[in-house]
Amino acid sequence: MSILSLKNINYCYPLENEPVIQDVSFALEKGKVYGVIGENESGKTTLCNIMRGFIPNLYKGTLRGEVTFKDKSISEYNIGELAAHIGYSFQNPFTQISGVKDTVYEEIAYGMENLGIPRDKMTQRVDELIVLFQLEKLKDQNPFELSGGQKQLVALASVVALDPEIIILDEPTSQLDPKSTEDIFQIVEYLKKAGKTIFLVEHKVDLLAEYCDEIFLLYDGRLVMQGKTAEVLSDESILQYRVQLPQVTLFYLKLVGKKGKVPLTVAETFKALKGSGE
Ligand SMILES: Nc1ncnc2c1ncn2[C@@H]1O[C@H](COP(=O)(O)OP(=O)(O)OP(=O)(O)O)[C@@H](O)[C@H]1O
Repeated sequence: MSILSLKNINYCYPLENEPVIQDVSFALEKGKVYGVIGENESGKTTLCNIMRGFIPNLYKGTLRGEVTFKDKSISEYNIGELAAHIGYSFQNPFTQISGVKDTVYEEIAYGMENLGIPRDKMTQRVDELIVLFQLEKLKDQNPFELSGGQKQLVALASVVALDPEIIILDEPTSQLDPKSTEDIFQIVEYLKKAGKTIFLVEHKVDLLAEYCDEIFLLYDGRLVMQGKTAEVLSDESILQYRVQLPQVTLFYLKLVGKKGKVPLTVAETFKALKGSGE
């Protein structure tokens, strides 16, 4: 069942003549993880802003088409109300830190406070998130004194705290080291198991290959490819859109060619090569 859908979306920023999103349509199903790839400036962040209702509420310009959340146009929800349904972790975590809370612990609780969630429920939830995001050592620190990567984790924890049905993550690992990046993907897996729908903008295709159900490929504001992860990320034709295939997939295609099911992960490659006798 579709939880959020976009139909024939076109968008032009104010005072610009060229649309940056062109005729994009798709439907997200509950409980699935969608990986979104595309070269710089292909329109990924703009698309996130449209899905969250920031366009046209905060950014003006010309938006055509229809965004529907649970069978109702998102224009019928107010922007604050949508925050409880559609979480959005921004590409730059600095802009997400509230600036009014002195500790990481309070920062994570802040959104819940605004929604009027009872104190005991709020404390229990923050405690859980501190453990899930491994923020135990940072919980009493000022959010502004954290590194970029730590801010990114806190910003994401604050979004998850509101328990939204859809979570949009715009390059959530851009400032994280490899171990913390893996941790974020584990959290994505955990959120998927909890029934959340995840829209994950990310350049690291090796990890998308392991964790996503479907991949969307944007190029010049158009959705040029959309499908099951195994189909999109094994298709060499995506290289023309300036994105990569997983490293192991490239290796396999060079060694064996497009025979049988093309592997996307280390485990799949190992199995495929053992089977082929290479
Ligand atoms: N506020 C704005 N006003 C005018 N044009 C904008 C604005 N924000 C983005 N753009 C333009 O819209 C296009 C898409 O940008 P967007 O940030 O959505 O792409 P992206 O795929 O998220 O890029 P990146 O990977 O670099 O973050 C770009 O050409 C960009 O210059």
